[in-house]
Amino acid sequence: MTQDSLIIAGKTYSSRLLVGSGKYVDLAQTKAATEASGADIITVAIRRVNIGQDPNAPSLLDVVPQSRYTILPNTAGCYNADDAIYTLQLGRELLGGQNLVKLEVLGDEKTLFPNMPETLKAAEILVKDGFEVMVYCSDDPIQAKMLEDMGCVAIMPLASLIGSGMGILNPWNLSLIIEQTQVPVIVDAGVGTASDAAIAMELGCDGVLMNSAIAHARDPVLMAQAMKWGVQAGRAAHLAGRMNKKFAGIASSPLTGLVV
Ligand SMILES: CC(=O)[C@@H](O)[C@H](O)COP(=O)(O)O
Repeated sequence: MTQDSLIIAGKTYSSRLLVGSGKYVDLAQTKAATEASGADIITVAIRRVNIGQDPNAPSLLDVVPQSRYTILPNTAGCYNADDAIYTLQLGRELLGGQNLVKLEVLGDEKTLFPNMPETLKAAEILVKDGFEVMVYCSDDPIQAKMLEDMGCVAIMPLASLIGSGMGILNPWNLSLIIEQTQVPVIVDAGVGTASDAAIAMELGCDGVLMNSAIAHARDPVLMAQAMKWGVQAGRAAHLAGRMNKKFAGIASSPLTGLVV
């Protein structure tokens, strides 16, 4: 395959798999799984993970260094625009002025579904403040378009509920979003196993972001590797173009030049 990189806000990444940094048993496992995933972008919940907020505690950056990875601060645990904006301002400060962030404003603790009115409100303010906003959103194409028009640098519809591992519940909506969107579309949340990641990429997503499927696998390091391959296989299949489906049996061997 020729060079096929993911470009977000003008920066090129070789991996189309983005991973979370939560839910691992310890930092050693975080490091091993992150390395096995081959991901370049690692997202960090600023409210939950230490990247310098507590200078006396171990930092994620000790095992996932900024010299190797793009650390993507996210607003996990925020339920309104004000909290999300404040959290990302803190993230920008902790990461030396980095503007690339992941916005997620959640609706409730039961579903962790995006609160779209608050997401739209926060995105508008953050973009005006110079942030490059990758935005977790519902798979509603109308609201996804609003976020793109506002200037978000990546649209990140959920495949299914965060942490559910249910896979892609509505490929049709994802396809509508992919078709209309000029910035990268990255499925975020709900991926359960490598075939889910491959399907997202076959649909034409530009990338996949996940956490639980890797961290909660029996062997997180092996699953991280499987996810890397799933994303690569799905991307290659998307670029190759699948054959048309036919409701008929069609022989694989040639029909001409028969011996008998
Ligand atoms: C890590 C992150 O940013 C979240 O949006 C979320 O945790 C990803 O979802 P899964 O845990 O379902 O992969």
